[in-house]
Amino acid sequence: MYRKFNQKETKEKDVIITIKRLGINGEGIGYYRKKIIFIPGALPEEVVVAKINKEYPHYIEAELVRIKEKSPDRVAYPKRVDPAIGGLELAHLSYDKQLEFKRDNVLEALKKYHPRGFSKYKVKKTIPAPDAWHYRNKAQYQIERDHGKTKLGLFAPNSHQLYDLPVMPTQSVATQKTERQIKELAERLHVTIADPYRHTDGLKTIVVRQAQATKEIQVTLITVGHKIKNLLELSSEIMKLPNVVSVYQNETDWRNPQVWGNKTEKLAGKNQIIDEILGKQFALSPRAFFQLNPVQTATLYSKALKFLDLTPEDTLIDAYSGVGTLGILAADQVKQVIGIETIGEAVADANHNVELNHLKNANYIQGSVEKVLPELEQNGVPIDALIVDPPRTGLAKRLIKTLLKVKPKTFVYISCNPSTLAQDLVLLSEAYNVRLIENVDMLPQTPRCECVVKLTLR
Ligand SMILES: C[S@@+](CC[C@H](N)C(=O)[O-])C[C@H]1O[C@@H](n2cnc3c(N)ncnc32)[C@H](O)[C@@H]1O
Repeated sequence: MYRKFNQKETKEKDVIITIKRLGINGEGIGYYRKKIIFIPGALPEEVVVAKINKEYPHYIEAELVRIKEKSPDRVAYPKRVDPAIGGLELAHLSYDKQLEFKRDNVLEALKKYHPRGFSKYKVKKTIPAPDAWHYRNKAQYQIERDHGKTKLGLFAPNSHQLYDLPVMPTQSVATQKTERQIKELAERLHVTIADPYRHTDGLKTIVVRQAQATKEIQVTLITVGHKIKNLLELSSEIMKLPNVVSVYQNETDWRNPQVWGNKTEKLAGKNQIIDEILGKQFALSPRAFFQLNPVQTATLYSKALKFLDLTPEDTLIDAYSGVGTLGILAADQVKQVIGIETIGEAVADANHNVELNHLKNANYIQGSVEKVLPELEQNGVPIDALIVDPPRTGLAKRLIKTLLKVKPKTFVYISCNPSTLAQDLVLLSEAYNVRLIENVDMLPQTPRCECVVKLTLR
């Protein structure tokens, strides 16, 4: 939480700040010489000593040095974890206050963009996760060799410094254990590790995902380049680890700023792992999106389905459908489901999942929602009910325009970003009433929110 050990003290830049509130990323916010100052790790009402790192025309970035007056909501930070690692931005705040913070984030975004009638929206209390630790079912760790020592872990935010991770307290025990076993195997088999400084080929990232219901584990080895020394031997050894049923290679290159590249190839075992939500089965390929907290996923999806108020005559559009989770869960209640998703592997998984669950009334289409939804309408498909679950960027303006024309009678918006949600509601509230917003805490210890919104035609 405090100053990084290798940073030099520059006393003259240390300032004393009273923290007023938390920012959307969980940082403490105060004021210094009439400018807003962001101090990660500081809490509201605390008086802290901070070191100014960077000053911009409208704000200042600083680092927490010492707490002079402590908040009663401060809790002990997890032991043996470097605070420089991302993903634990709220771990120093009591869990009750984390839940309040997530609700406040939604209220603040509504206040900022003020969609029609926003002050009357019912924004319910955040639903807590039954377990605020060890909930993440997928680990995506980088691997590097540094002065003859292999490091496996996460980068500090906005940095190229890799932290070797003996423990990550939000990650499930099994995924972490498998990650470290793979690291040991890679060392023992002398698998070439990619070098980010010299841009050489090799193993770069190890992804481990576990299905909660079946315990099956899928491993993806992300490599720079295709032919990596001893990768196939590594894959055979990984298959012998407990619960591992599937090993893939995903290939990237140094020009790609994303972690994942475009080519994915199976090295050993099954094509997919199978998970279960609310009694339905879902096969998952390595690239397919799946929520990270399986227990809360069931809560989130139950809310979404309840908010939809479906009837047996409805055609439901599952937009941004991933592996078809929401549409498949709703299929028994409607006449037909049409899903739309850009990633080909996820669409293939979704259609496979339709068969896996013995459904005859659901079909998933590859394409962007902005393009496919107007085409469906033009082809005379009745769009009675709609569920949208977009990425953080929210809905494209072009899509909102189509929705305001098509006007599905019942509509649920699942959002992982209150800011884009509030902006989209400004436009959608021209035709829709916002009945209810409910936050489900999918990612405890982080500032991330996930909310479900019930919209009905005016
Ligand atoms: C937040 S995930 C939701 C997935 C799914 N509803 C679930 O709960 O598992 C968003 C999904 O939208 C897909 N996606 C992103 N942009 C899209 C677009 N313009 N049109 C269709 N799908 C898109 C992503 O590939 C991803 O699978």
